[in-house]
Amino acid sequence: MVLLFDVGNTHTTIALTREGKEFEKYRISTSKYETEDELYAFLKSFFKDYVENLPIVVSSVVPSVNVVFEYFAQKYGNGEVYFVRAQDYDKIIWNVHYPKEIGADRVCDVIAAKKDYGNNCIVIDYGTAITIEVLRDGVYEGGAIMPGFAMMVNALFKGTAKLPLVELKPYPTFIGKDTESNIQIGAINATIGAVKYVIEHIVKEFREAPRIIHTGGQSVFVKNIVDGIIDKDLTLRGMYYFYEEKKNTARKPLD
Ligand SMILES: Nc1ncnc2c1ncn2[C@@H]1O[C@H](COP(=O)(O)OP(=O)(O)O)[C@@H](O)[C@H]1O
Ligand SMILES: CC(C)(COP(=O)(O)O)[C@@H](O)C(=O)NCCC(=O)O
Ligand SMILES: [K+]
Repeated sequence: MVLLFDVGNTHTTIALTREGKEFEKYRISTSKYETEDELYAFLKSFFKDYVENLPIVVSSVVPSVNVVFEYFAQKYGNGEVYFVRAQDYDKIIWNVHYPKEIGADRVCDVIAAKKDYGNNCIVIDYGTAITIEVLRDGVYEGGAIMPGFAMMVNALFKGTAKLPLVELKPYPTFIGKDTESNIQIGAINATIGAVKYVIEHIVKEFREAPRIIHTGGQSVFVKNIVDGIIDKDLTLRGMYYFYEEKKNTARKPLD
């Protein structure tokens, strides 16, 4: 059994898995824990199974909480903590200027896409930010980062006197008749359009048609709107594959 912690800027997904196929998972706000004991309290309230003395894998794009997992591994784990980093995964060529810069969530998405969908994929992950990954002939070529749907709505709310925060959902038509629908069209429909635009241009760089995979907390927004498949557990599987590659090479926490 392995404990996975997918730490995003909005949510941390905690998952227990045996072989990286099935995941018992829970989602908490990343802002809700600052110590290993607080984190452990969440796990004890969620999992019925024994979650102590396990190796832990962390995909974190929030450096300030990384130390919590070091302490967690020491106090509640088996002492093994694996932080996902591109530079530690040499089964993929990271053909970008600075592989160390790539967000761990993006690394996980690429690892899982290659293993589960092949060498030619475009992965879009809809979270706080929307990330786009390009895997061509088995090589990671880079991608794009866009504001997420909530960030777009928040920007209008924070940047204006009168615009409200609206419910995050695409609007069924494209001519809004009230402020809420105007914002949903401009912040959500238009962001989906931007994703489609970037994908169109990336596809032209491929010789053969790439697989298109959508993942992340808000991937449901593009269902039946953008070509491709929705795979909600892609990041978690990427974390597990990273662990399979690196297990038994963990350094002791706080070394
Ligand atoms: N069970 C859920 N509870 C709350 N929000 C959810 C849930 N499932 C998906 N979401 C959506 O996922 C978003 C967070 O997506 P996520 O990919 O976890 O972001 P990040 O990785 O940037 O933290 C939330 O803002 C919400 O819109
Ligand atoms: C782009 C991201 C903020 C997305 O994170 P998330 O939306 O999951 O919170 C994250 O992948 C990140 O911090 N990346 C580092 C910069 C880069 O990947 O080039
Ligand atoms: K993400």
